Amino acid sequence: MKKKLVMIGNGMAGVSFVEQLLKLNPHRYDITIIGAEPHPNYNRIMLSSVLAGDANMQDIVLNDWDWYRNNNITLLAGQTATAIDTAAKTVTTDKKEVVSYDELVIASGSLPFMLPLPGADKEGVIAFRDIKDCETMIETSKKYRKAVVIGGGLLGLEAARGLINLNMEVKVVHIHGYLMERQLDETAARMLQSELERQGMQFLLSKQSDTILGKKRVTGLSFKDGSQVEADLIVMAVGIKPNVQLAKDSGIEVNRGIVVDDHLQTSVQNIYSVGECAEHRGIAYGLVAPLYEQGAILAKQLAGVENEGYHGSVVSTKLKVSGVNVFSAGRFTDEPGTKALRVQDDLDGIYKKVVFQNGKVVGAVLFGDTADGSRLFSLIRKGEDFSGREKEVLFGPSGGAGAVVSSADLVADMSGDEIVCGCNGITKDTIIEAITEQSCVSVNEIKACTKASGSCGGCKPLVEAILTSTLGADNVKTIKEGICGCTKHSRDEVVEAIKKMHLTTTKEVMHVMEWDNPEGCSKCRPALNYYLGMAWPEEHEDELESRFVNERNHANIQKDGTFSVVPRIYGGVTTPEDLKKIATVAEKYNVPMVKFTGGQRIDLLGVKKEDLPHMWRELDMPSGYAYGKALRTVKTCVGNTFCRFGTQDAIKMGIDMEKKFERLNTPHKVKLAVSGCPRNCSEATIKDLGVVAIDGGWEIHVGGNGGMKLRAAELLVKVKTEEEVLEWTGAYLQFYRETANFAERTSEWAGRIGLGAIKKALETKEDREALVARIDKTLALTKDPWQQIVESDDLRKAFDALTAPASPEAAAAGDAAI
Ligand SMILES: Cc1cc2nc3c(=O)[nH]c(=O)nc-3n(C[C@H](O)[C@H](O)[C@H](O)COP(=O)(O)OP(=O)(O)OC[C@H]3O[C@@H](n4cnc5c(N)ncnc54)[C@H](O)[C@@H]3O)c2cc1C
Ligand SMILES: NC(=O)c1ccc[n+]([C@@H]2O[C@H](COP(=O)([O-])OP(=O)(O)OC[C@H]3O[C@@H](n4cnc5c(N)ncnc54)[C@H](O)[C@@H]3O)[C@@H](O)[C@H]2O)c1
Ligand code: SF4
Ligand code: FES
Repeated sequence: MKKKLVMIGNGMAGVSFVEQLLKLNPHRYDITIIGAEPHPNYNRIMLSSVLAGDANMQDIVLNDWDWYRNNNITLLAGQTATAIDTAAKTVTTDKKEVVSYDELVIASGSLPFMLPLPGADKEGVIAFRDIKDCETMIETSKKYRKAVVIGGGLLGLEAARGLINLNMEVKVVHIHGYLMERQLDETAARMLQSELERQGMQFLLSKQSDTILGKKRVTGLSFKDGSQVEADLIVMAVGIKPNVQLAKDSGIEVNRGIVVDDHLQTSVQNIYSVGECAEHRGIAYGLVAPLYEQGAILAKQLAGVENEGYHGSVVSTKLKVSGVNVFSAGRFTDEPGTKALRVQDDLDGIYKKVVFQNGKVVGAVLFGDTADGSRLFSLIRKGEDFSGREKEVLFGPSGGAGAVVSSADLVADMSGDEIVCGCNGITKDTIIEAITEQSCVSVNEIKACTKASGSCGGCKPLVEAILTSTLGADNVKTIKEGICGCTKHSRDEVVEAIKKMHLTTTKEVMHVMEWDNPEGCSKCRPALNYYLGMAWPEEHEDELESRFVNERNHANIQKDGTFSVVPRIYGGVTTPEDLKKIATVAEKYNVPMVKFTGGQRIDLLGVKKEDLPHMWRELDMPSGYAYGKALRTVKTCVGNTFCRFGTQDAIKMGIDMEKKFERLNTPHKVKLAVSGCPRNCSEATIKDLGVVAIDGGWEIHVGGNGGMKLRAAELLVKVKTEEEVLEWTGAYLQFYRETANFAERTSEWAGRIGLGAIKKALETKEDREALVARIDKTLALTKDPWQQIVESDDLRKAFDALTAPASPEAAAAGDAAI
């Protein structure tokens, strides 16, 4: 005779526990699940995506009706458990069913906290917790315009974003002075607020709601300070409270949640609790990852498998609002005894804060760039001691190598049963199984098989790393993501179509590939223009109108609407003649500033657009392409020509490289450097490609970046001769041109595909020569843009006709309008 297992609650935590139990011991119990909602188990997290229009109700079903049938589970859907008789070991439902149990699990989740405001019972006042709430919002948006969301936490902001997508005007009322104070510090919260305001959200901060106005249906909300706002819909998202009433009425010990021990056992024998309703060591969690961890332990417990018990969880969160990257984990506030490392970049809207206690990472907040989220979370969980080298956590060893632990290292360190995708409770083993047994070769396929990465998306880098480590980089299909909102086609599909169908214009690509937006946008048009030029250097005519404003003008627009002129100075070596020319032109055209750049050349700043062609004619020097996604500079040290430490001629090497690769269009800007000895005075190891002389040869380092996302280059190869340096450089640059996404720096690309893949692609001389042949073909066709404009009346007229944007803002708006 099988034992009877009854579970109250058919939600995410409970059903995940049952799934684990069935894996461990499928025949041990007759299982009955009582679920108040009339649905099979669904992904509550994804309700935000449904509301935002990114998923539909079918997409979010986790276990369909068949799953219950196939596993012989009796599901009492649409029934609420109303009483537990702990002596008779029975549960009674509102439909008067009485179910007896040997083991009972209470997984009743939480209830949304509804502010007890006068008028809170009016029509149009709802929470955001289940399918019904979601449907109500969608229906309301068809008739009404004005929505007010009370609560500027995770749920409130995701609700607000969804309502904006439903064309509602949304005001978020928040009691605190800044948003998401439970997850963010003030700096990150302010950055988040401006981004969300840009998306159309309005905020009323430090506001205490007082009364909900209206007769039968809500018409507004008034505040304690006397002000009020209009509202056709009010969504309360002010937190949750564990759903404990039934347990309490049945004599089970309840505090904030149902009190459980390390084996998820309540105060009553044979009754367990899991999920948001449970309180373990004083904590009732409100995110799924810890609930899945609880479920895994409870499954072992009830399957009779020895287990270590549940010891609590560290949590991390990610806001699911498209276009916003926010991550928070652990103890992120400044408390006595903690020290924080902060990086803030207002230009790119990036903020990173890592909190340490006794040298260990205990919390983190990231805004704008959340790529380090998984790594930081892992460091918090592992508790590794960084005493004295805390900065390595953000800047890497030697202060420049990027994050200390790569995603690859991280997954290599994970045990098979460790959860990789917190939102869906998917372990590393399950992902490996999907790859090896279900032949998944892309993150999207893994998502379809396992749901990993399908909710908040935060685990994508880890899933990708598991995929790469299991299959090898060459066998991984890159993630299929539309290159922009105008199309569902991924970068790879677009490039393949361009090559296979011999497409040569952006219009043709958009037409043949059925772009949703036939005009394209500022994201896809420059990308297509680049891919076309890369694939068909001879046939494709560069489409100036698809280029960014600086590239259209062949000059960088400055803060005040003027431009800059940067002639090429090969390897940073100039001559008195060139200097005289530059001085003469600078004087003649009243150039307000003449400045040396970080790339060892001279920048003439503050130039009027109409002077540009005259200045370039009189300079008679090649363009330095300081404005383009192209080869920028080759920085050199003096090498053995003058330096007593130098082992090789760094200057000649640098000049030869710059002369060979100048004018080359690349997915993003490319900077090179050459150092004459390992002292590396030209900082070659933070360049897209850096060459460092060693005794009897050269080292070639690749994928470095000295800018915002600091990354040390990795050693690609050691070679003996200058010819070999040029061959490897050409092959590497062409491989980057052919495989990177448009606007992806080599550092991001190399980090994404891995050094191993690059080495492999360049391994044989035959492969390198083929790549070099292709880059040479492209290089042979390049022409200096200023020389052309100066020499051709038509081009000169076309340049004159380009209206100069009045300011960088206007320039950006111009780019948006491409
Ligand atoms: C819109 C939204 C977005 C979210 N996004 C995220 C996110 O991105 N990341 C994250 O980690 N978490 C997120 N959460 C929180 C997450 O959904 C919850 O932590 C999780 O669903 C809790 O699981 P649970 O099984 O404990 O409770 P629930 O999923 O609430 O399941 C409990 C079930 O029990 C039923 N029940 C209750 N009492 C009874 C009874 N007496 N008889 C029968 N049935 C009963 C309820 O109807 C419910 O179906 C989000 C929540 C919402 C609402
Ligand atoms: N992306 C995610 O991880 C995600 C998304 C949605 C929901 N959730 C989870 O769902 C649960 C519910 O989310 P939540 O955002 O409601 O909870 P929360 O407790 O995280 O945030 C509630 C917010 O409401 C504010 N608030 C409280 N009283 C208020 C009042 N009277 N007026 C205005 N603001 C008030 C609080 O200051 C707080 O910031 C949480 O457990 C949350 O973690 C997670
Ligand atoms: S890198 Fe070496 S060769 Fe070049 S300047 Fe520095 S010390 Fe001299
Ligand atoms: S952790 Fe959110 S989707 Fe995987």
